Amino acid sequence: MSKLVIVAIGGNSLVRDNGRDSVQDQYEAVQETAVNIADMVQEGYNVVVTHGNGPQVGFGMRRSEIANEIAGMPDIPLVNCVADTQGGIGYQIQQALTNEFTKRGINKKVATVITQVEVDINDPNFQNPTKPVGSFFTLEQAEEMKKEHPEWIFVEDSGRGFRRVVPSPKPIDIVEKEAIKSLVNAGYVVIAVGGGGIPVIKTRDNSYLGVDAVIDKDFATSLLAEQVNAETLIITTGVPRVYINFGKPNQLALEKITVEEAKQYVLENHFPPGSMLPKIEASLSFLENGGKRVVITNPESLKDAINEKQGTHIVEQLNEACCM
Ligand SMILES: Nc1ncnc2c1ncn2[C@@H]1O[C@H](COP(=O)(O)OP(=O)(O)O)[C@@H](O)[C@H]1O
Ligand SMILES: NC(=O)OP(=O)(O)O
Repeated sequence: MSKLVIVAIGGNSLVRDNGRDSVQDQYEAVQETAVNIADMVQEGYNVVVTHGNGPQVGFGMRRSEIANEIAGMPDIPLVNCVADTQGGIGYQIQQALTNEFTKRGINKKVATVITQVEVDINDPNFQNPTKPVGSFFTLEQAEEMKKEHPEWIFVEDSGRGFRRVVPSPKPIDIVEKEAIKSLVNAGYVVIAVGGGGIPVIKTRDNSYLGVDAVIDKDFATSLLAEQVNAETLIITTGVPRVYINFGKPNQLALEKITVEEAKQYVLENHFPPGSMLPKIEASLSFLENGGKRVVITNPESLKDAINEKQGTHIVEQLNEACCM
């Protein structure tokens, strides 16, 4: 299928910076992103949408813990928190896109696929939690919480504060890939691998079993992009472009870089794990496995990014023809 673009929406980009983090705030952020995706559809692109859940799955985990501490309610396992966010955010994106298409008279159907993603139980990432989830805390708040919950692990997240981390194994297969492909080929705008997918392992008797982890949605998106033969991967996040020396006085925005340049910047540690590094690694994997182009930008810049007026573009060679 020509002009197939996969758009990954960052979980943090759906959280408003107003301290409320309400469901309604999130829906308004989703609606704004839906307008930008509808612009792309109107320009003739076939679109697959994926999304993160880092903040939301952490909120869900915390709600479960508090309900358990205060009211003795049974804990919700992390894998179910992931499934809940996949359904909840998928519902919002599906509704916002459907409404936007109806408003504009675009004849496109939207479907969200509850997606399980297989991981390896021997993946070393299970022993070394790296995926930041939930709210941001000050160092003092994090130290205070650690006194009560010594098992919690916090990391500093890109100058934005401290967050709890959970295991994040690498995705190895998308269980529902054939269903996703069928819907894409039937002309649907498909929402899939939400929150990186619901992590499952295959047991000896070939059954699937959920495991407690949060898969990085950038890696899951890159795997899905390869499996549906997408030409272009667009990762939307909280910044319009990727920077070197991010957050420092000599910070520099990257407009268009090659795979080789991106690899060099990785070696020079310009991209922190748990935030920008997985986006770059997922981009490189996509480009090295048949993808043509990657764009990293914020949701509001999607339209400009398609026309190379905004965003960081990663390509195999710098002389790649402009635009998608
Ligand atoms: N080199 C960099 N260039 C741009 N942003 C960076 C860089 N390093 C860290 N960041 C931070 O990483 C964030 C993206 O990671 P994150 O918020 O975890 O992603 P997501 O949008 O998928 O939830 C950006 O919004 C920015 O704050
Ligand atoms: N699962 C995941 O990677 O979520 P974020 O993109 O929100 O971090």
